Amino acid sequence: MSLQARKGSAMLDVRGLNKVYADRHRTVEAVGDLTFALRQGELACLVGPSGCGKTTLLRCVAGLLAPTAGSVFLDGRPVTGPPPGMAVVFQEYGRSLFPWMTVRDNVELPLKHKKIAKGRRRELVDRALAAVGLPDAHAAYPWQLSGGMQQRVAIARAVAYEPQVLLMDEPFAAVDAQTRADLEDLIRRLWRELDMTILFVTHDIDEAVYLGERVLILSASPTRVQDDVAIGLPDDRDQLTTRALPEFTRLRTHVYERIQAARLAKTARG
Ligand SMILES: Nc1ncnc2c1ncn2[C@@H]1O[C@H](COP(=O)(O)OP(=O)(O)OP(=O)(O)O)[C@@H](O)[C@H]1O
Repeated sequence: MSLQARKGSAMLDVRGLNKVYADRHRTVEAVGDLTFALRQGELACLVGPSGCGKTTLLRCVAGLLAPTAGSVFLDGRPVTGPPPGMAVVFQEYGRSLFPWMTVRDNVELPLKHKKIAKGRRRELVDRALAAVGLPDAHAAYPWQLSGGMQQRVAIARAVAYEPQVLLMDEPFAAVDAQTRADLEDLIRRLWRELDMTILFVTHDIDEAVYLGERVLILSASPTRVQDDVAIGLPDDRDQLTTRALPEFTRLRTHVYERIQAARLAKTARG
């Protein structure tokens, strides 16, 4: 199917997802009933109150955790385990890179699992490291790099894999504000250049509005989609001018109010 024809169809389709954690001592319904779809090439952010089930949802979407009910489809195919078309970037870059491997080996490892030929692997790794602004870091070890640089390596590893869908679970929560702003711009640039579909989970309302074309607001646990807000900001975003726009302020206020409403509803329910 041509890219144009696929633009309208769902790349990621989450239907009636439900996840209950149960053991002998307690039962927690983390994800209530979740349905949403992302078109090919869309960048959507997911925000919700603390503990509402964002990580659980992302792990189900990534095929790392089996849902109790419902289904996830990647490009029309059901997800029953980690699919080759998905890559995930986690918050804890320190634990996601192998310290005994160089940057190049870390980025290359998933490509070996994908059985990509050596020459092509080298090309993909070089291109990904250049894209994240680390063209000369291939021989370094992760522990020789700053936190922000390590997260760039984790992003390079995901991007080199050429995923159809990139899932990101609060990837910038552990870096300083300036690095975070740089990494946000990096994600928007890579998204536009590489035409990926991205689902980006964050606590940070400003970050969700700045990054997304859409912000999905989750209710408190057991979570469901409470709101789906279209972000009509200009495509060319800039940390200073975009965040100073009246429309940016309006959107962040709206998202904030909806999250507060979700939290209060939870408190009222007890
Ligand atoms: N392995 C598990 N076993 C039992 N309960 C769990 C497990 N993982 C998460 N939970 C529960 O599921 C609910 C949702 O947790 P989850 O980590 O998915 O939320 P979150 O929105 O990502 O949290 P945060 O905002 O703090 O990052 C919580 O009540 C949590 O205690």
